[in-house]
Amino acid sequence: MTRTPVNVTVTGAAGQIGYALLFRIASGHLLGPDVPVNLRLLEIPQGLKAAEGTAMELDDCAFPLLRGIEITDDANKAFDGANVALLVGARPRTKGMERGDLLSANGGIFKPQGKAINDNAADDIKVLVVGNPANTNALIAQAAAPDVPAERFTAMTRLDHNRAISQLAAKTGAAVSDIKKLTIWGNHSATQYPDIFHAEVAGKNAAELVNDEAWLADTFIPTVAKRGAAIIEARGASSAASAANAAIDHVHTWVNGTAAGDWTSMGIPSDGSYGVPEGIISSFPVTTKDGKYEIVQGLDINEFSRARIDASVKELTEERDAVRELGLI
Ligand SMILES: NC(=O)C1=CN([C@@H]2O[C@H](COP(=O)(O)OP(=O)(O)OC[C@H]3O[C@@H](n4cnc5c(N)ncnc54)[C@H](O)[C@@H]3O)[C@@H](O)[C@H]2O)C=CC1
Ligand SMILES: O=C([O-])CC(=O)C(=O)O
Repeated sequence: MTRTPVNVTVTGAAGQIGYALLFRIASGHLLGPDVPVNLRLLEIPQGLKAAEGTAMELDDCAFPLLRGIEITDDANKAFDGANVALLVGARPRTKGMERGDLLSANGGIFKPQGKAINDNAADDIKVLVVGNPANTNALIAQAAAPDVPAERFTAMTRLDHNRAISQLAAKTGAAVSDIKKLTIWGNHSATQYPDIFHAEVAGKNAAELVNDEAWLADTFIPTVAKRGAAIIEARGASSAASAANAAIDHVHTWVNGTAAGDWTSMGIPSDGSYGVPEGIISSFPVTTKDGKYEIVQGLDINEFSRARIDASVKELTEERDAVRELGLI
């Protein structure tokens, strides 16, 4: 039986993450090896020509699962019938720009895109916001889409999750596949909290195995939280292939489920769990099944973790208040 193609919309398609992302979507890594896709690429007018070049390359790969590519600068067209939307295009922070300016510039992108999703997307739309500040951009888009269930708007902290797994594997000499139940809490920013207190390394509790709170506080957490800046410093450009890989992982896990005995991290609208104010888009430990996610409940949060979760959540509530004042939500 031939399956109906899934419509996947990617914004900022001509950017560096877009270039690393589109080929993997088209080859089946986003949704699965038997799921055909239609790609819809949204760009600003100046980005259309480069997006067309990428589309030519996609054609040249002759991907069996790729059923069509449409390129547009019209958000209503780009999200028409979209089942999955990857919101990558954003306004980067430039020199001298205050946080308020950045939030306001991104409001000009994510508010209309949220409305276009509201008015045009398929009923089962799932949205992942990658463009920074990802959590608050997701909140802006969600607020502009009142007819879409709020939980369909998510923000990417999977890159942080993957970075933390890699650092913990290196520290313990374990294989990355031996690391389970790691959690990123809070914002995709330097305040995020990568939590290993419930993580397992080959079945053993990670925090007990490491048994080194100084390493945790002074090396592990800052290395993970500031990894984006370290990549920019080393590469002269921000993370692109690893960000695209994390976007693939995020959606793949959301659609296809977490493995038994493991969970992942996603930025999702808080339901008030773990004292995180309802409504803000914060990263939590989640399990996924049948295209839905659930926050892992009942974890014991020690003082070390509590202070760090609270600090990141405070930043998120401040961002929410700032975009509220700007009339963006
Ligand atoms: N959540 C996360 O873990 C990560 C987030 N990021 C963020 O992802 C975003 C994209 O990164 P790159 O691809 O490296 O940037 P880039 O600058 O290479 O590409 C961005 C693209 O978005 C397009 N764009 C701008 N406004 C648009 C709009 N209104 N509609 C459609 N397209 C639009 C631009 O023309 C450009 O082609 C940035 O905000 C970056 O900070 C990057 C790495 C990790
Ligand atoms: O800071 C950036 O633009 C890139 C980013 O989010 C990351 O690498 O985590």
